[in-house]
Amino acid sequence: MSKATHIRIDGVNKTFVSGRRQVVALQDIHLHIPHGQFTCLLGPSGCGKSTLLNAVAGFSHPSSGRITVDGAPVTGPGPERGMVFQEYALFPWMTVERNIAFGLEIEGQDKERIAATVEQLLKMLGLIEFRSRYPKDLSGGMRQRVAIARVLALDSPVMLMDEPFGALDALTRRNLQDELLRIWSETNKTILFVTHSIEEAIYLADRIVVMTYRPGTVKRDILVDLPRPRDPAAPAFNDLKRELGHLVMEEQQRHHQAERRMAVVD
Ligand SMILES: Nc1ncnc2c1ncn2[C@@H]1O[C@H](COP(=O)(O)OP(=O)(O)OP(=O)(O)O)[C@@H](O)[C@H]1O
Repeated sequence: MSKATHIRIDGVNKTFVSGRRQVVALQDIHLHIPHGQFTCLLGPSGCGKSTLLNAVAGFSHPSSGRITVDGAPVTGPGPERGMVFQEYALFPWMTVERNIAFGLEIEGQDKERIAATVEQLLKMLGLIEFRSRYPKDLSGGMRQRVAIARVLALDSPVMLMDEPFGALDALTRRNLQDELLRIWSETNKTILFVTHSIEEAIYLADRIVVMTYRPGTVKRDILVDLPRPRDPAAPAFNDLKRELGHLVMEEQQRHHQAERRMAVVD
């Protein structure tokens, strides 16, 4: 069982400089994500969702501000934070089970313990029959299951997920969303999940943080108290979908306006 882990993001700013252009990707972000919360970062392309997630992961550093996990400042990647990307970051030369075991082997765990963990994860994610296959012989959905299993193998109390289901068809996506919710309820992990799908955010999250387009700020921070399993056809689901639709659309329009301005400048 993972230990209780919370994330604090205090006054985080991030500016990218490329040539003469400066892009303020994040501006004055404050978020406290308590232990076990499933939080979605929602917003159109370019509003800084990945930048914020990468900063929490420790892959890139904020220009200013502070991020802590359980009070410890994030200075780089760490084992208490597992990351799942949209593109299945698997080793193509390893079978499914070797891919899942890899991180544990690096940690130097003993063989029996690794085998037991891998077995449990193969079962949990419906991968038993695929254990000896290579990633190229799997569907997108199966590859993403393996990517999730790899992160779960390390038992990080925090899971950071960057549009993990973005490349999947609707049915596979719903299937994996359900599996993720099951795993989350069984493991009590703290999840920070990036998506630009409003429906996905409402289906999954305890809390939805809507971000603005450039500079990326917190536009709205909404607690979702709909009972689970959530029904996308329910009136309350649709009310929230409409509300979020307006918020995201405003930012989408700002994105389009900015693109048109840039086209004129260029
Ligand atoms: N390395 C970089 N150098 C310069 N600008 C960057 C860099 N990374 C991101 N940006 C800019 O920062 C802004 C935020 O980008 P980010 O990728 O975080 O947005 P996002 O909301 O995750 O979008 P998407 O859904 O398309 O991934 C964008 O305007 C992007 O062009």
